[in-house]
Amino acid sequence: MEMECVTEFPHTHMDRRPRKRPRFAWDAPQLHPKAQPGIYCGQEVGNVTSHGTSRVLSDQASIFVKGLAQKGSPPWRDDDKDGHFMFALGENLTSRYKIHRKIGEGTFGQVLECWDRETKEMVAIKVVRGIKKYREAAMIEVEVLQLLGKYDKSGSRCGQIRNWFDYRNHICIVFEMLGPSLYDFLRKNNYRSFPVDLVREIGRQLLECVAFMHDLHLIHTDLKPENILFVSPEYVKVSDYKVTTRSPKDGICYKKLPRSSAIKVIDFGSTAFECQDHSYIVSTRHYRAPEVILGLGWSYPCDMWSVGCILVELCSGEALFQTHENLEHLAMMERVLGPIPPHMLKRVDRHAEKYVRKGRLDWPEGAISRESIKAVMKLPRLPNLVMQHVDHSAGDLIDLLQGLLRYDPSNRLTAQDALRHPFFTRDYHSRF
Ligand SMILES: Nc1ncnc2c1ncn2[C@@H]1O[C@H](COP(=O)(O)OP(=O)(O)OP(=O)(O)O)[C@@H](O)[C@H]1O
Repeated sequence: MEMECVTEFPHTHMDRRPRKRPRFAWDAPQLHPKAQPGIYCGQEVGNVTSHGTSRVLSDQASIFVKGLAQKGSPPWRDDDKDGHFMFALGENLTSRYKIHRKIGEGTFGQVLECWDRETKEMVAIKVVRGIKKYREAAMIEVEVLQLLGKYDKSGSRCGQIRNWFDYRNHICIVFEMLGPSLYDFLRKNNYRSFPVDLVREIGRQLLECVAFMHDLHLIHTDLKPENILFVSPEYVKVSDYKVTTRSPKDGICYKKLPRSSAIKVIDFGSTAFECQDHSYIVSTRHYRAPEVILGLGWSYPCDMWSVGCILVELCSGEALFQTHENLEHLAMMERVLGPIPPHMLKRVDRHAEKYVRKGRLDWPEGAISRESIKAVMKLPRLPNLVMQHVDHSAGDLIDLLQGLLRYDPSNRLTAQDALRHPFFTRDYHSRF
């Protein structure tokens, strides 16, 4: 097998993919976090209260300004219209952290790669939007991260918090620097699937993280390939004989594989405590469980559904349920997994009543267009989908996925059950 080693995975740069959907979790009232915004956690935060001359910059958040890498704080700038922090590459965030580049953007704010002058290492700093509801959510994330850090002593499962502070009305959370997300990797690889042995290693670590969180009575609620990061950016290029397109240079086509399968889960901004009210909508659309859509209330099993969707996506290269609409989403589930149990359809809440007629899903009658019906029709049944992409261990994988994607949350596999499944315990001589 031809192989070329590369040390840096090209980072995503503000990838604005259409499939990303805002979550609705923050539209519903949240419990008050124990930690309060506005408390500095003891580190030097530099110029926190300085209100220098207001300088309105262009819409672009990152503008390169030469000669700003001095020790002081940058000039005061207004936030952009969405409450995002405005900065210039090369300048300081606080006097401790120097901004290198922007590596991500999400609902909550921006993630900046920064040089930590104190520890002499790169860190990822999430600079949260300066808006009350995001500040409050960020404080819940800090609380969850601290709890996870307390029990995950080896720091092997969840992205580790290093520090946090409140700077110019922005909660800043400092994380260890990790590599690209699973989604970044798939995208840069032209959505080519991962080998099943790699899917197994990722699945195992993901389930260990979920089991660990569930043991602590925490529900992540937003598991998706964007929130699972490879620890290292290193990858290897291997020749890929499956694809038909060839590299014009040498006639051989390559696909990238991570050098190490080690992953960590990030983004605990939507994590719910078991005791909270679980009726509001959670999860990013494609990974949302049926009980959430049907308004039946949700708990730990909603994470397991997301894990099922993620594993299918890693095997096939593409999101399983590519939809933005509830009825179409439910119809896609029925196409791939069979009919939704009548006892679940009977209990739907008043928002979901319109998707049910005479005790069954109102499909295809309720479809909004012929295209929508076609999109549902072209989906294969789960076993066929897996067999199209997986060359060995397909039987075990199908069985595992059928357990993770059970409609009734009370029958769905738990994280501990899943870890004991033959897909993980059988000796497959994995090369990852
Ligand atoms: N520790 C890290 N190391 C490297 N990159 C990171 C790290 N944390 C976050 N990122 C990058 O920043 C992106 C956004 O981070 P995160 O998901 O925490 O933000 P968010 O605002 O909560 O996003 P969302 O809209 O999904 O809730 C990630 O998808 C990832 O690409």
